[in-house]
Amino acid sequence: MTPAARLSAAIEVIGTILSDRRPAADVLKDWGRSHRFAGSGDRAALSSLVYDVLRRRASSAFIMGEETPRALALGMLRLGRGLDVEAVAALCDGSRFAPAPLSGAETARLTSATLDDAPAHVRGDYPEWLDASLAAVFGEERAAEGAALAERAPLDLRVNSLKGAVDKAEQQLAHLNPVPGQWSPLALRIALEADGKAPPLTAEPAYLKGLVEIQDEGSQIAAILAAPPRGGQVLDLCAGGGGKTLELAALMDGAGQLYAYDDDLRRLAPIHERVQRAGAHNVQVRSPRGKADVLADLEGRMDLVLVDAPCTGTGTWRRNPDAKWRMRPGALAERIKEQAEILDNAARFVKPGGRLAYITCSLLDEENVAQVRAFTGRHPAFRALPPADTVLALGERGIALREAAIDRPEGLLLTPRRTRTDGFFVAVMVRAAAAR
Ligand SMILES: C[S@@+](CC[C@H](N)C(=O)[O-])C[C@H]1O[C@@H](n2cnc3c(N)ncnc32)[C@H](O)[C@@H]1O
Repeated sequence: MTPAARLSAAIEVIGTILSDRRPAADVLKDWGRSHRFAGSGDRAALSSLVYDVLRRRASSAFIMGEETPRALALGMLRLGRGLDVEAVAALCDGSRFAPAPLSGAETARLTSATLDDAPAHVRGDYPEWLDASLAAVFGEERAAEGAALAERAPLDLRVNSLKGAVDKAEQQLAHLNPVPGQWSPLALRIALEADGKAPPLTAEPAYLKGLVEIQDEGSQIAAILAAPPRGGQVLDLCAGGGGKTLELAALMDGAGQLYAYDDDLRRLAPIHERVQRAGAHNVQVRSPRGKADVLADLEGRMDLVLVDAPCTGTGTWRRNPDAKWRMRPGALAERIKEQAEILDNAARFVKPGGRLAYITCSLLDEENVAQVRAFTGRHPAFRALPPADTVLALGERGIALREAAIDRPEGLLLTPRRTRTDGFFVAVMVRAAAAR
């Protein structure tokens, strides 16, 4: 397919996403099935165009003065890909399979429209209903934070220290030009190709042998700040597919006992194979079994309980731009309720003097600071550790991290704009030691 034909296809796919209100991934999959002639390069380029349009949906509509699929695509080429009006016109030449030529109005807008007078939610490309929540966290910087969330995310790897050192992984992946992470001593970052495509990392021997995992640097930092004690007893209560479980196991040097649980059996399923691949021998997976309390024997025994809570995922919009427009106020309310329930459940496993780490990939105070305050209000035996203490788990880098991030008494907030990671909130609470 020519670049112009790919653009036409992107306009068509965006049209279906908007009219049918369907997830972008599903619509792209359907398009692939009904256009068998398209090769993998075409499909990758198409999906990159579509996701880039979704990243900048509000700002593209603003500069083009309308929200048609075509306007969104043209606006994105200008704002997201930096094409000038001549370059856009060259793609829209009206030839077979190409979009129709630019109208006079489109040419004028692509030439001179700006975002100068746009409201924050447009400059920041996020849903208007979230403006008050984001203003509460970022104030006047909310548009800039939103704009950073509209960029593409790099590919971050975590080196599995159970299998080898960072320099070994760097050597094995030298052809991908990995760069050490800014904060996590375990991180390697790989830049995406110009069209947003990531290299096929999961086919690399280093990945197949468990030397590296795909994990955003913010997620890596969250587990490091939780500081799992080597030789200790740790419960990963919302383990999902095990991203943080594997890191905790490595941070514990394979010593002590790490229990991994998730109340969704299907989400937990990949963990078994991943634990094998990573060589994490101290992990014991506890699968839910109906109404049975499969964690009852862990009550009051854990040095650390990690709650990587279900959340709105507002901090990961770079990776899932479709999600920001699909999110609804009802979903936020539901997540807030779940988080409080999970925290209350987590408390029972923490031994006196033990710690409870609460992590979200959300930017919203409602899910972060307010949850910690409400929890410590309900459970006076717990108090939040100041981030000045928790960042020490990262040594010198921790001090710089705290300066870059948003530092609140309840926890630390990382954002793409501030720390060049996904958005993550990390709070560590300690349970008072038992009275003598
Ligand atoms: C953010 S995801 C976890 C991601 C995972 N820790 C990782 O690093 O790959 C949140 C998880 O919480 C789980 N969850 C939701 N409600 C739960 C509950 N009441 N108890 C335990 N897990 C729950 C979800 O199934 C989901 O897998």
